[in-house]
Amino acid sequence: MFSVTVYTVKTPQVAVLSQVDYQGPKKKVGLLGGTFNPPHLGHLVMADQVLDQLDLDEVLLMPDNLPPHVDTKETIAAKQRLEMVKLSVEGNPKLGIEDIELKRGGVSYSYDTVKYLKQLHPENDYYFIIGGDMVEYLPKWYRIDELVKMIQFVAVSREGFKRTSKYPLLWVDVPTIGVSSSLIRQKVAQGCSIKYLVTDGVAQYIDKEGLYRE
Ligand SMILES: Nc1ncnc2c1ncn2[C@@H]1O[C@H](COP(=O)(O)OP(=O)(O)OP(=O)(O)O)[C@@H](O)[C@H]1O
Ligand SMILES: O=C(O)c1ccc[n+]([C@@H]2O[C@H](COP(=O)([O-])O)[C@@H](O)[C@H]2O)c1
Repeated sequence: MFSVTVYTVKTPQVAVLSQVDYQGPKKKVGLLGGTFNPPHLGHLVMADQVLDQLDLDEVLLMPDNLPPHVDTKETIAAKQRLEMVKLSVEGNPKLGIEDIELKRGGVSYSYDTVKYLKQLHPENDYYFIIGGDMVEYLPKWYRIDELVKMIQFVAVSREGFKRTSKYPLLWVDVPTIGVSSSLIRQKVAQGCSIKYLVTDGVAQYIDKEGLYRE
């Protein structure tokens, strides 16, 4: 059983639980971290396919605050990315949002996030979902050797990227979707259609907010 949990925030980054003793059935929760600038059909298909193929209870899309790698993407306000993620998962009770990285602020190291979430939700078994293009960068992730022992990584095959890694990944085959956030930004900037590449709600939001126009 889950006895009383008291946690105190030690630093803004990491909370420390004084007591974790959960022995009940665990919920299988996928975490799909990303910048979601903007979220697109590729994200939704991968979330749904992993959910189904690994029989997860839910998948949470988790917008990062500042992505850790040096390649800083042209960014928009976190509030706008969050709003578009909300619009994307609307209507699917098995998809949700984890906004912990936005609340924490700063650089979104997955190690800090996973450590915190596991302490906060001992009733969950987490799966960290990444695209096949991310796999080759895993060795550069902050405290990756510890992180891979803390959470099961799930890699989704992505066209043009190797399916090998020195880390214990679960690979899930997903129909190849050649959509990326950069492609969406580029199409909007060129005045091209993004219909069916993002949800209708996201397309309307991009239009209403005037995002990605040159
Ligand atoms: N079409 C896709 N197929 C498989 N994985 C994807 C796809 N698009 C994104 N991903 C994965 O989803 C996660 C979040 O991606 P992110 O929000 O950075 O979107 P992106 O489309 O890769 O963005 P950008 O084009 O700006 O680099 C990453 O692990 C990424 O590899
Ligand atoms: O912790 C790290 O060192 C690390 C390095 C690169 C990426 N990540 C996480 O991987 C997820 C996808 O990243 P991105 O850049 O494709 O949006 C997102 O949740 C990032 O926080 C994490």
